[in-house]
Amino acid sequence: MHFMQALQHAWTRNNSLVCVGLDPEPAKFPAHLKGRPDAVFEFCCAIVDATADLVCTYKPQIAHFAALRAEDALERLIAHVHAKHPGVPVILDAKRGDIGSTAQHYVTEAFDRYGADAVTLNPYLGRDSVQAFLDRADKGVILLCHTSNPGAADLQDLDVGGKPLYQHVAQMIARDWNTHGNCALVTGATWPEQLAEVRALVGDVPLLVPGIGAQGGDVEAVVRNGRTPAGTGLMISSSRAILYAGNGEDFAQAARAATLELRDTINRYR
Ligand SMILES: O=C(O)c1cc(=O)[nH]c(=O)n1[C@@H]1O[C@H](COP(=O)(O)O)[C@@H](O)[C@H]1O
Repeated sequence: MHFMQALQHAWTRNNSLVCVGLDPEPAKFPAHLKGRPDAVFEFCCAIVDATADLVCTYKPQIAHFAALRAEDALERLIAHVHAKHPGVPVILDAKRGDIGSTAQHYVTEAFDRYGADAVTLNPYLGRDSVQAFLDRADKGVILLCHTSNPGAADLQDLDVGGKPLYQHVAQMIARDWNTHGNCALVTGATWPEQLAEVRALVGDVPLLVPGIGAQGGDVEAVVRNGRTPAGTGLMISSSRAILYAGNGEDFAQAARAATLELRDTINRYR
């Protein structure tokens, strides 16, 4: 199934705009998992199995696996989501971007090696750097627009002919790059006014919104500023606040409770 269709179905089926970010940090794992040879995979699978009916997407962050030499666990984790929880799409958070000939290898990495349904990309190298991804009409292409970090304004807010760069990027992607309807944009929860500006510019294009939870973004402002008229259009992502909600043997149940609370808080403002 195409990423955008799967996302629409998951929004409805699970009545959820929550994206759980899978950012394993073994130092924060519960004691009974520490030191186990396949701890990264076991930890992430337990989180997935405890939350799959409460989310619209999962978003594993590739550096968290690569730094641990756990790419194999990432491959198996994505296969696990597809096998056990079909219909919940997986976004590979890789933030790739390179010249076209190299980008083709990143396409193979994300979609053939890892089997992801969507990938995050940096669009600031220009259209040719993401064209090979755009051509995959069945896959989601999620492009950084206004990121959640404090330094986002250093470059993304620069004036380019009467408007900030991130607005130009949002318009260009929604108007010119989204010919297959497979684009989404990243807009950080920590910048709610910019989120509203982006929503006003891009119609119903989905927005991936990290920055709530550990980074302190306000859920109400995100939903009110970012939802579409249908009350969807958002993948509101949280990693640490869910993954490490508990650190005992019941960590997965603690993650479930945190996910449920976030889903219900979001739904109050939709
Ligand atoms: O593309 C992303 O997912 C992303 C974009 C952005 O602007 N800010 C941002 O925090 N992220 C990612 O979202 C996750 C946020 O994690 P938490 O702050 O723990 O919820 C991390 O994996 C980041 O790499």
